[in-house]
Amino acid sequence: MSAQQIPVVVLAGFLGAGKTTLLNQLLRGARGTRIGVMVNDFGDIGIDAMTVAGQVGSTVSLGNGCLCCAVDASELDEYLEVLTRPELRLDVIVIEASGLAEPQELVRMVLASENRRVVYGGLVEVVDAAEFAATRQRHPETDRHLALADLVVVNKADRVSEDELRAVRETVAGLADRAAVIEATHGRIDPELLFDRVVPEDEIAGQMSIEDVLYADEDGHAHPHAAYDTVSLATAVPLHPRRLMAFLDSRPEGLYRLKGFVDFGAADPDHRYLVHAVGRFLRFYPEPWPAGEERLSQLVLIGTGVDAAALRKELAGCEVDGPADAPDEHSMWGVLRYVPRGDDPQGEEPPGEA
Ligand SMILES: Nc1nc2c(ncn2[C@@H]2O[C@H](COP(=O)(O)OP(=O)(O)OP(=O)(O)O)[C@@H](O)[C@H]2O)c(=O)[nH]1
Repeated sequence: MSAQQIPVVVLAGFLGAGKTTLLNQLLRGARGTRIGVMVNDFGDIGIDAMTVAGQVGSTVSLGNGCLCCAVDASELDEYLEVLTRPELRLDVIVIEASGLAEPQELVRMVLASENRRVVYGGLVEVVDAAEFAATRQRHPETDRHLALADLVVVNKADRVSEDELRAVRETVAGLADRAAVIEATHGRIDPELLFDRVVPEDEIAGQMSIEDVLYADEDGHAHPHAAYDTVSLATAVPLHPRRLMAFLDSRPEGLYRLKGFVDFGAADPDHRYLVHAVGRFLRFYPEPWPAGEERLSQLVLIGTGVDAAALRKELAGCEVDGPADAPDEHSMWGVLRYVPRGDDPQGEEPPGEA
């Protein structure tokens, strides 16, 4: 995504699953990341969390109205218009869907947004591990919601036995189409799963910030245990557009996010391609190579239950293998399908996307 684009994450789940708890957790752990939220009920967002996250107060209060009643996409755009004002410098926007909302409506509205400063950041479904079976019985639409999710958080892991938790996870994985599935207690997930966290200087230096100390777990760990895998690639060898597209088209289940820059070498020597994928959503954003910049492809892949070694091998297989393998501009077709057009900021929706 280009530097100005702010990911918009839709947070959904049935009543009491733990959406607000998760959101509060994100706000507490924000440390430098500026999060804008749209909620149904302002009162649910703890004031302490707001203070820690800083300067989001005015944006949260926007959510006083029930956003999920806003079936008209133009209303969402009005909220987004305010939240994307450059002076707010937000890094991510989270929309908490009301417990009874149809999440696909919100996802569609985000995808249809004419706001060029936002990009779809994924649908996160929170489920209550202890109530999962009962919820499915009461709300058969749960299965449909899970099938649309990009990331499923199986929350309240503390309320069930290990065997029960495994059973819920397996059922969820079966229902969710390709989504990454993670377990959580009190909504504690690593923010890195949802967006690029802005890492403050002191953290880079390996020191604990005040928030680290305040919000450390009982065992002193400030961060949730990394329940996901990260695979990085940095190579000076250009990637072949056809092979990269073949890889992306068949990206494995559980691969939740992918971001970075790609050098397609001779296929387009003038541009590097920013790539942003979340769940099934995929976009490329070409931009001229900055003068003097080393021609590197740099990718970071984040997911759960993925085979990191296999991913690395597949990515290595995308590298151009000598002059005979060099791509030309025709090889770019597959990539260009995912470049948003000027008149359509979010781009064409390839089949299968929400
Ligand atoms: N034991 C336990 N309780 C949790 C956990 N996560 C959330 N809760 C509790 O579950 C209740 C519901 O959590 P919320 O975060 O308000 O759930 P929600 O999905 O936002 O609920 P609605 O806004 O009503 O849709 C609260 O009392 C939380 O404290 C968890 O992991 N374990």
